[in-house]
Amino acid sequence: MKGSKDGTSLAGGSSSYDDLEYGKGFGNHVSSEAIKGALPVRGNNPKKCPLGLYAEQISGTAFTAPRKSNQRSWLYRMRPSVTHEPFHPLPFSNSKIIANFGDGGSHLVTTPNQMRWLPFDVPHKENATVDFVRGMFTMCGAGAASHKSGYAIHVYTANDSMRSTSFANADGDFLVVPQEGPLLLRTEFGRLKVSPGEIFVVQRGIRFSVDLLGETARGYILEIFEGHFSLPDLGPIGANGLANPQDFKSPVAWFERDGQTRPYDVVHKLDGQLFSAHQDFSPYNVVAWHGNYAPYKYDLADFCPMNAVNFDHPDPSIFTVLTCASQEPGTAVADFVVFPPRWSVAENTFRPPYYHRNCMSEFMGLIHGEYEAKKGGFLPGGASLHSCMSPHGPDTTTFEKASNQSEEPHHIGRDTMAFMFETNLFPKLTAAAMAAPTVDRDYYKCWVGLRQHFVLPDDDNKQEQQQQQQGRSPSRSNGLIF
Ligand SMILES: O=C(O)Cc1cc(O)ccc1O
Ligand SMILES: [Fe+2]
Repeated sequence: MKGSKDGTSLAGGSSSYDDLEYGKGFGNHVSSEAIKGALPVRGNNPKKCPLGLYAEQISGTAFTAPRKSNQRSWLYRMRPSVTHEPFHPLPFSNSKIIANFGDGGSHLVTTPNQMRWLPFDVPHKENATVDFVRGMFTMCGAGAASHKSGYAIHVYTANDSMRSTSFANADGDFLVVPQEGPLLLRTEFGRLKVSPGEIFVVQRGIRFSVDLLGETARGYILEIFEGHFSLPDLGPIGANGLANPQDFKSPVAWFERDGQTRPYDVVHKLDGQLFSAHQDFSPYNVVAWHGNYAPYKYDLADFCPMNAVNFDHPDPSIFTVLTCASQEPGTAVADFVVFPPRWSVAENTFRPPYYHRNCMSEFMGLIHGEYEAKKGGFLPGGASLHSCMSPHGPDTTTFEKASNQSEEPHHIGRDTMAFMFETNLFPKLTAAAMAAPTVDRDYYKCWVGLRQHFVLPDDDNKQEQQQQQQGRSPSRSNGLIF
């Protein structure tokens, strides 16, 4: 695979970065050179690397992980990552970003109430300058990064590029869902342009900078403290469909032309704390790399949905894009599920999502358009959380409309993209989430209008009236009157 040494080092200007090259495929072993001949001809760490480069390995799994799950890459760079001044803690980190949900600290809350947030505000630049890292706050999560178990869900709002700040997360992998504002990602592996409607994954330890290609940016992050994302099994669906492997794109090798003299602050997240170290050169100094541990992006428009073509509403697992598997077969630490534009054709079927209580917990967000089960209130840039076993489903308007709908096929909307982070582990909400000014305290009202349509059959009606006249109240069991 080719690489690029185009030296443009900051986002902005006239470039839309639409011409960036990508490698295609999911989980491949890739070789990429920004300068031909930069990769060693044999082996990973020759006595002297080509072009005077340093060899450096980044491991995404234990050295001894089974071959089918082993992930690592070799980077050939101008100077190794170890050349930096000591790390010092960044003060703003403690309260907003959380990576330990285990010990009940940090004012964490579990609630059976259905939660909803209106869109999160992006601060005005005049009030506060926030980049991707400074504008990130944790909504909820479970487990602990230090135990390598569980996950965290964050929201980011930004009005500034990271410029000469680089970020690496030692705690877990980030799956980022931009909702507003196209982004240019500079990473050690090369660059990715990611617009709302696309998602990207940056794995543990990989250094990257997020630059804004618009004025502001907002989005959602699913961080997994254990394992990595994989494509779900397809079972009887066969070899194709849902997210196809060929549609995932990873960067090609690229380095910053002015990188040798460009100072950087490297922000490092470890156990939820942010540390910063200064260095007098760019971390984007990788001339070539090879391996299977590299960031990637995916356009949700490439998702090929499967659905019912005769009757009934299948479970939303049919829309799983990526999964982080747990030890229990078929049960995810976290799934990333989308609700893409599609035809709804099932006959004699209540077509929107059914009413349900799920043993898994469901955090949802909306990228654009409207969501099938909630036409108002659940808005782009907002969120909802239905913790395990908390009842939820379509609002009153949706129910009344869909249960009287014609049998004709209808398109649920060309402009819609909702998503769900579904998890087996109880989400504990942070103070930032509970105290957010955008909490929708009236959310429960969207269901209170659901009327009882059931009427007692005639005989039972008479019996009940008689009993009422005699001053006795009927005892009920399973809807029957005795
Ligand atoms: O709650 C939700 O809106 C998500 C969801 C969608 C669906 O089609 C079926 C079940 C489900 O949890
Ligand atoms: Fe649900």
